[in-house]
Parts: sequence; C-alpha cells; structure tokens
Amino acid sequence: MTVALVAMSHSPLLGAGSPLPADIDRELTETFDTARAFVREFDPTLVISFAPDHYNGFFHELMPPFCVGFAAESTGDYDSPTGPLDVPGDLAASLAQSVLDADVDVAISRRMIVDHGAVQPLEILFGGIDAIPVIPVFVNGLAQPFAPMRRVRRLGEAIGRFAAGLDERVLLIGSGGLSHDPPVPQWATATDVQRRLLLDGKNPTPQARAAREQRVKDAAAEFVVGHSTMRDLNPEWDNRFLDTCAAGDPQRFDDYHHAEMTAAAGSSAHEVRSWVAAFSALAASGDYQVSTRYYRPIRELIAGFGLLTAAPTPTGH
Ligand SMILES: O=C(O)/C=C/c1cccc(O)c1O
Ligand SMILES: [Fe+2]
Repeated sequence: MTVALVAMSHSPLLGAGSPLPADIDRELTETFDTARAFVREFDPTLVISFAPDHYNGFFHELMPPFCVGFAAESTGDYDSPTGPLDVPGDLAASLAQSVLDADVDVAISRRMIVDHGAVQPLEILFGGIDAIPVIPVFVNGLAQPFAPMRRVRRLGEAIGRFAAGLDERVLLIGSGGLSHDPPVPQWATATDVQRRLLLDGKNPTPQARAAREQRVKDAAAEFVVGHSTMRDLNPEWDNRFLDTCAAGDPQRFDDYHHAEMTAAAGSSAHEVRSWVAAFSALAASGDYQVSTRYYRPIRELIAGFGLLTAAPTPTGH
C-alpha cells in the first residue's frame, strides 16, 4: 500500500470554543484515536494535504483555485501552532510540474501561509505541524467564483498519479466541510471594512484577529441555543456526500454544482473540495475501501463533522 487517506472536517472551535457535550467529546476522541491508529499502521513517509484557507493566506487580490506550496508557514489563527511546515520543496516542485503536464493549471507559492484548515489535521494525526514532510495543496473552498468539481477531481487525479509513482508511503489528507455556514464574510455581502480584509487582510492586528475569532465563537454559542440566523447544518446532504466519497467513483463528484451546494449546505460547504481532491487522488491508485466512517452534526463546532479513512482495496478482493 503506497497511498492512504484521511478526510476530516475541521473547526477552529475544536478546543477553542465552548466545551462540547460529554458524549460528543468522547465520540470525537474515539474517532481521532481510530484515525491515529490507522495512520500509525500505514506509517506514512509523506503527507499531501488538501485544505482551504480562510482569508489568512489567500485573498481576493489574487485568488487561485489551487496552489501548491513549495514552502509553508502556519499563521496560528485560533491559537493553532505557528511556524514552518516541513515541506520538501523539490518534491513539491515536481508535483506541481506533473499537475501542469496533466493539463491542470495550478499556482505555486514559495511562501504559502496556511491556517487552521491545513494545520488542525496535522496536529490531530501527528501531534504537530512539522512532525512529517508535508506538501500543502490549497484548494479554494471559500471565495467565489469556484472551479467546477470535475476540475477539482482532475487536480486530485493528477496528484494521485504523481503520488503513486513515488517511492514513498503517501498519506492524503482532505480537510474541511461538510455542511456549515460560519460567519466568514462573503465578498458579495461584505461591508467596506470587511472587503478590505477580504482583499488583502494579511497580518491583522491582534485586536482585529481577536474580534474576528470572538465573532465566530459568539455565533457558535447562539447556534447551540437556537438563536441564530446561520443556515442550519444539513445531515442528509452530508451523508449523501460521504456516500459519494465511499462509492469509489470520483466522476460522481462532477454532479455537485456550486450554487446548489451553497443553497443546500452553506457557503463553507465548498470546503468539501479538499475531500474531492483527496479521494480522486486515492482513486488514481485503483479501487479503495473506506474503513472508518464518522459523522455527527455538531453545532458547537459550526460543522457537519465527518471523518473517513480509506485505503486501496487489497488485491484479490
Ligand atoms: O476562519 C474563521 O474565522 C472560521 C472558520 C470556521 C468556523 C467553523 C467551521 C469551520 O470549518 C471553519 O473553518
Ligand atoms: Fe473551514
């Protein structure tokens, strides 16, 4: 087995928001333990991480649909760890070249800033952000306009073919989703002040960052008690998406349309693009099987929270 996958929702409120009900807390701990055991058994030598950004590293000033990091640093939003990731730059450059050779356009960054979206799975699975070499792949999941899903699939397939040719055990991580609509400003409805941040909000003041984070924490608290105008989580949509991931036929992702996704599952449901890229990458190695499937709508986290692990089907099955 040279590739394996963990796809999971993330939430900056995990650990930074109000305490979770004990049963949910227990369930998540068990699920993360299971995922960690899966990763330990696979014993990866390299991670390819597909993740969105939440206007910490990528802004409307220049917003690519996809970007491969040749070097990356965590910004430390919501008290996540700061500092560099261990990115093998030459290998990341070869990956980017192979994607371009496959007719999929991808931006590159020699100074990528990543946030909780990329960092949280690394912390949960490896206990740190520099514990293992990681090639970070930014997949835009927040800023309209969005690439069609078939394009995300082709990105994933190209990267999957590259990964399958390496003499490495590659863990594919897809981070984000599922249904959720946290109060991250949208360009179309943003105020002038918000638009300035969306356009180029790098290096916010500590006060501006704290205000943004408090706004999201307050929104979660209102969501929990039912006093919220946020779009509700959509477990039915989420479970159908998990079924599609488990089906092993990435072309089925092509049926997801951006406007329908927003309407059914919220503005941030587009973060599932990271899952689509990761599963399409896995499928490039042939049939696969999902081994762990967890899902629960968790309002405290403003997230339809899911986690899947998957690996190629053993030959002979
Ligand atoms: O970036 C933010 O301020 C909030 C992000 C967020 C909130 C809830 C669930 C998520 O997946 C998020 O990324
Ligand atoms: Fe997110």
